[in-house]
Amino acid sequence: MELTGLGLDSQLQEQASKRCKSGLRLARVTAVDRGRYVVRDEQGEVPAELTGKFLHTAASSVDMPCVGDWVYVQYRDADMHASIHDVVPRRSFLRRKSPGKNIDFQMIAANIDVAFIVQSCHFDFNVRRLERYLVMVNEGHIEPVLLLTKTDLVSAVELERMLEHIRTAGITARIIALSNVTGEGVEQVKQLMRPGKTYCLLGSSGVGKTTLINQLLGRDALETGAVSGTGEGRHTTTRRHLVMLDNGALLIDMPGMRELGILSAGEGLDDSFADIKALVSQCRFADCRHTNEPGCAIRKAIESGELNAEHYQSYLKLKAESDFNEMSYVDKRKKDKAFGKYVKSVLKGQQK
Ligand SMILES: Nc1nc2c(ncn2[C@@H]2O[C@H](COP(=O)(O)OP(=O)(O)OP(=O)(O)O)[C@@H](O)[C@H]2O)c(=O)[nH]1
Ligand SMILES: [Zn+2]
Repeated sequence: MELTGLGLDSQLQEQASKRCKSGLRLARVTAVDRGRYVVRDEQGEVPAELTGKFLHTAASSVDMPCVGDWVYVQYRDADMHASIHDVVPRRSFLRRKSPGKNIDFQMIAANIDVAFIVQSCHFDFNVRRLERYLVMVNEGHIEPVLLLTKTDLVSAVELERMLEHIRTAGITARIIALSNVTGEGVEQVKQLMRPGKTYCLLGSSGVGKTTLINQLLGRDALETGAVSGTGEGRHTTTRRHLVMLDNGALLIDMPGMRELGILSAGEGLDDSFADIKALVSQCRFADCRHTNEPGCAIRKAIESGELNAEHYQSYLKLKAESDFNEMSYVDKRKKDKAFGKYVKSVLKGQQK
């Protein structure tokens, strides 16, 4: 198999050819487990670890390899093991805020082409949550596709209303409605998945992700098994997180990645709320707060019904959250009184 089958594009290949002259080879990270890695190239998968030099130069956890990363490796022990020397810059990424009080990011996966954002028509449906996922996916330069599952549990009219609701909110991503029970729409998802492209599924618990993945993997689900490797007296067993479907499409699925908590940068926010951004640029005053300034395009649009008030509210909420993350990103001034106050007020606003 060529590396393109593992998702390597021509640009990356060219960039890599220089480095590879110095004895390093390219491989893709398929599993990560507490500092132990599994990498895959056209020959297959082997356990790998980071070189000491890499560990010393890595500035933060974000620089550490994650599933989906392309890495420069050196094979040893007759190609049974690999040392990871460097990470190739990521084309796209999924990240989330680290748990706990510290404002820090955790890389979840890299080089994903399409994220399926999954919601159930039945109980889970929530446009605001959809927007959160969209922000995160846009920010990571990943293309979103929405999957509405369990269509067998709602009427055609109800489904239509949900689709309408999504469009009214200004969301333009492709939507596939499906049922894992009747099979409706599942083929559409399969058709969309291309060989050598990388996908992932995001969404709350119970919406049907596992059921869908099993259908996508088909009966030949061997790829989901564990990789085992022995070396220097130790035995490692790591569950694969990046698997290849029968048709050659790549799927990243790992514990904890499906439900993403909080969002981050403003860039992704703007992509998801392009309509609001356009309106803001039409306000008479550049620093318009859209409260009672004359010539405010936002207020006018809400009054005329052109802009959905709910959509605007969710934008404000997400923006406050996002500003908060951006701010903490740069700063170590948590002791600063004003900053502490700001954090408190934002956190309070979030709980509403
Ligand atoms: N009626 C109906 N039930 C479904 C459908 N898809 C999944 N289910 C059921 O919904 C339940 C949850 O499905 P899962 O596939 O486990 O959901 P999940 O998103 O993987 O949830 P986690 O494993 O908790 O992340 C199971 O009982 C499935 O049988 C569907 O399209 N229609
Ligand atoms: Zn305004």
